[in-house]
Amino acid sequence: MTAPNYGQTFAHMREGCLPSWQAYTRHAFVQGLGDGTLPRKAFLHYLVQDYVFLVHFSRAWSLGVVKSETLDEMKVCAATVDALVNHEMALHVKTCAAEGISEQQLFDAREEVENIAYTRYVLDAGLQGDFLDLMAALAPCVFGYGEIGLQLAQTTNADAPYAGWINTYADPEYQSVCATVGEMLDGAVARRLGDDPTASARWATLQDRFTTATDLEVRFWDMGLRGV
Ligand SMILES: Cc1ncc(CO)c(N)n1
Repeated sequence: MTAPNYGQTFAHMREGCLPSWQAYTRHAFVQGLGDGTLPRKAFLHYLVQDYVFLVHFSRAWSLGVVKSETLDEMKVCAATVDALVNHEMALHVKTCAAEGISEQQLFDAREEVENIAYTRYVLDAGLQGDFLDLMAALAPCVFGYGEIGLQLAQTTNADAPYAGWINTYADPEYQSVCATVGEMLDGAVARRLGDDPTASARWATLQDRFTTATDLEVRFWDMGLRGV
């Protein structure tokens, strides 16, 4: 599918690593979610790991509050932490509860190495660099699931096995998080890199962070499939 409109920065970075981006958004795990052929066991394995992922991912967005330079950046980061811990994670808790997995079990789940690699990479990008380094590493996660959600919703009906998951990301609530983050990111980039950001000396490093995070998303899906 064509790229959803989550701003210029996303459009450039997505284009800058298209093979990786497609490996992420068209992964076998994603296809299986869409057509319902993904084994339940693989889905639950993924979902438990994803709960732990979101705990650390929320810490990384919280670091965004720390690294913000404007109140607008701070507001968007704080709102994203809220969306993650109070909304997105509810999907994980509810789906797992129906399978007899408690919230405590989710919180205590042992992290797979792919999970550790991804979230700690993002946190380190933010600790080592500035706000843009952190955002470039966070972006594939937010926008990728937005794109996947929209893509799968086009062909899935309400009683499909993974409709609940798909709707969480196709939902206007999640889509508006993507749009808000995209707009804030464009502003943050313009503020620091000027009107022609791809010509900036920093662009290659930022693209590299985006590409690495995208590749780590691919590994995360691979890890999910290993749970079969
Ligand atoms: C691995 C991963 N990437 C992105 C998202 C979207 O928040 C998620 N829940 N999990």
